[in-house]
Amino acid sequence: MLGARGRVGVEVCRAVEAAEDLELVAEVDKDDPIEALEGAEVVVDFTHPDVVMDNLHWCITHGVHPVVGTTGFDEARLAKLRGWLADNPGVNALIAPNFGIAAVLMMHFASIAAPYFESAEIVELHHPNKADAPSGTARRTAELIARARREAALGAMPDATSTGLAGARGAEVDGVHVHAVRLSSLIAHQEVLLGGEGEILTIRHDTMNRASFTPGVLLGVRKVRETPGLTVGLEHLLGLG
Ligand SMILES: NC(=O)C1=CN([C@@H]2O[C@H](COP(=O)(O)OP(=O)(O)OC[C@H]3O[C@@H](n4cnc5c(N)ncnc54)[C@H](OP(=O)(O)O)[C@@H]3O)[C@@H](O)[C@H]2O)C=CC1
Ligand SMILES: O=C(O)C1=N[C@H](C(=O)O)C[C@H](O)C1
Repeated sequence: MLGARGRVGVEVCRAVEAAEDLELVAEVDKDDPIEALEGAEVVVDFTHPDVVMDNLHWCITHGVHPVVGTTGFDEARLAKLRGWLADNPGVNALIAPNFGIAAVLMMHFASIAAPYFESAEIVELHHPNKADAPSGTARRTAELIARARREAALGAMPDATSTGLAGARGAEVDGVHVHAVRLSSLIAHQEVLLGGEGEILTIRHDTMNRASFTPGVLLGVRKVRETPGLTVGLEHLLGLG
């Protein structure tokens, strides 16, 4: 486990130790030697967007399959990762912006609904210690909504805004506006708002504790060795991809 003393890392270590078919080889956190992971078949990474690429390079060049929850992946990073995997055949990688099963379903439902509404916006709400904004989940949801809209040949969303304060309309991801709230007491939450003719559909997901990520992580750990190449999104292991 990389990021073993982090908020999610401690939960993953607990879940692996409780699983009869898995063995926790090493718990590595900041400033611990990564070589402690040698001999592991799979490495789970919940660290920080600034360090995850170095971690992945170590894993892939040492023949270890990474299962990654850390956020911060864009197309450039994914392309680099695909190159490393091509140079190291037999090593696979799973990257999931969200390991919560309900969160994966929320994203899936949003992409199914998107073609039926002229407007779509995302509000993500997280604890104030979160490293990145917007969240990986929000970015991924926006990409899925944008893809569904393109496939349905929908045009731009209605928005007549021409003046105002910078940032008031949030960040744009693939043409979808994303608003990030950081508030004490929150964990991880998201609302997808879909607006049509006299109707609004809201799809909401709430993370109530960080143990909620562990069933998805363990599924990834069990499946990554037999899932060739790079897989982005837990939905592919749930038959939804
Ligand atoms: N995909 C998913 O389902 C989820 C993804 N996440 C993502 O996972 C990441 C971690 O989240 P969270 O657990 O809340 O963060 P935390 O900051 O609580 O945990 C990260 C841990 O990694 C440690 N760390 C930093 N650098 C290294 C390194 N080079 N090697 C090993 N360990 C290191 C940190 O140490 P230190 O504190 O000393 O810097 C810390 O203990 C974030 O990107 C977050 O967005 C979170 C929840 C679910
Ligand atoms: O940092 C977090 O806490 C979370 N990060 C992931 C993200 O950025 O989407 C998943 C979840 O939202 C919790």
